[in-house]
Amino acid sequence: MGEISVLGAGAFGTALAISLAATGRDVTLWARDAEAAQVMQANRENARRLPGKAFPTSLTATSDLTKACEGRVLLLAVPMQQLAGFCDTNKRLIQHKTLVSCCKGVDLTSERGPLAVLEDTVPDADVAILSGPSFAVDIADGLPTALTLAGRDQATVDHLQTLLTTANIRLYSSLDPLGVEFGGALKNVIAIACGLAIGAGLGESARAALMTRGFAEMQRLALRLGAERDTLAGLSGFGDLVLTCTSEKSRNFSHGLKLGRGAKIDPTVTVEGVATAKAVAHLSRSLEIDMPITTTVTQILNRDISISEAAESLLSRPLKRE
Ligand SMILES: NC(=O)C1=CN([C@@H]2O[C@H](COP(=O)(O)OP(=O)(O)OC[C@H]3O[C@@H](n4cnc5c(N)ncnc54)[C@H](O)[C@@H]3O)[C@@H](O)[C@H]2O)C=CC1
Ligand SMILES: O=C(CO)COP(=O)(O)O
Repeated sequence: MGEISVLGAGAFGTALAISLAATGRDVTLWARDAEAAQVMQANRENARRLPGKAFPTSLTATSDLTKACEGRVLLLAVPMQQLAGFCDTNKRLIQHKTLVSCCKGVDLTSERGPLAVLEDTVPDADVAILSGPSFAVDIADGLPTALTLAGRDQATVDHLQTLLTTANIRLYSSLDPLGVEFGGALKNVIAIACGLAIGAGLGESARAALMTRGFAEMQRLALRLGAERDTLAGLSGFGDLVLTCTSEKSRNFSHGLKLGRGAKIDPTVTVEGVATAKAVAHLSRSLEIDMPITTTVTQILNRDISISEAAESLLSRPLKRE
C-alpha cells in the first residue's frame, strides 16, 4: 500500500485517485461494497460513478478498510451527511493519520463544516480540507484544475500541497479552512437556486442576480463565523460558485433545473446542497444573519412555496444599498 488512500469510491474519490495514481505513485481507493471493489479492481474502471475513465496501473481498489488505512494520508470522499458517522465508526483506524476532507456541505446534526466534523470526531488526527472548482469527470479526463488545500497547521498544509499536486491538479494553500469549507458548502445552495431560475424560465439575468446576491450572503455568514474575505473570493468560494451555477455537469444546478422544469428527480444522485440548505437556513436564523436566497431555496425544496412565489417574494423585499 502507498502513502495515499482515498476512502469513498464515488465520482470524486475515484477521479482524485486516478489523477494521483497517474503520477506513478501507489494509491489505494477504498469502496465499502466488496463486490464493487472487486469489479473495479478487475475491470480497471469505476463503471457506476465514472464510466470510461481507466485506472492507472498503480491504483488499487479494495474494500479492506484496515489495509486502506495503512496509508498515512487518507482522503475522505464520502457524502457530507455520512462523514461524521463514517469517522465515528472507523475512528480506531483513522486516528493519528492525516485526514483530508473532500466533502462540500454542512452537517445537518452539528451545523458544522467537514473540517470541524473531522476535528470533533477524530481529535487525534491531523486534518485538512481540499475544495474548489472541479468536476470529477474533468479531473479524471486529465483536464487542468486549480483547487485549494486548507488547514490550520502550516507544516501539514505545506506537506499536503506538495504531496497532492498532480499533473492536472494545481493546489493553492490556505490557512483559513473555515472559509474554504463554507465557500464550498454554501455555493451548492446558490447553484440549486440558479438551476431553479433557469429551469423555470426566469432567464440568465436572474441567474446573474442570484449568483451575485448569493455570493453576498455566502460572505455574510462565512465572515460572521470567522472566515477571511479573501478566501471567499478565491477558488473554493467565488471560483466554485461560478462553475457550479453555470454548468449542467453540476448535480446541484441540475437538481434545481429539473425541479424548475417539473421534471423527475433521481433520489440516488448526491445533491449536497439540499441538506446544506436546511442546515444553513437554520444556522442563519439562530445567528440572525439575513440569507434570503438560501432560506427561499429551503422553502421551495420543502414545497412550502412555488418558484413564482419565491421570485415574487425576493423581488418585493425592501429596497437597500448594494
Ligand atoms: N463529483 C464531483 O464532481 C465533486 C464532488 N465533490 C464532493 O465530494 C463528495 C462526494 O461526492 P461524489 O463522490 O461526487 O458522490 P457520489 O455520489 O459519486 O459518491 C459517493 C460515494 O460515497 C459512498 N458512500 C456513501 N455513504 C458512505 C458511507 N457511509 N461509507 C462509505 N462510503 C459511503 C457511496 O457508496 C458512493 O460511492 C461530496 O461532498 C461532493 O460535494 C467535490 C468536488 C467535485
Ligand atoms: O463541487 C463540484 C464542482 O466543483 C461538483 O458540483 P456538484 O456536486 O453540484 O456536481
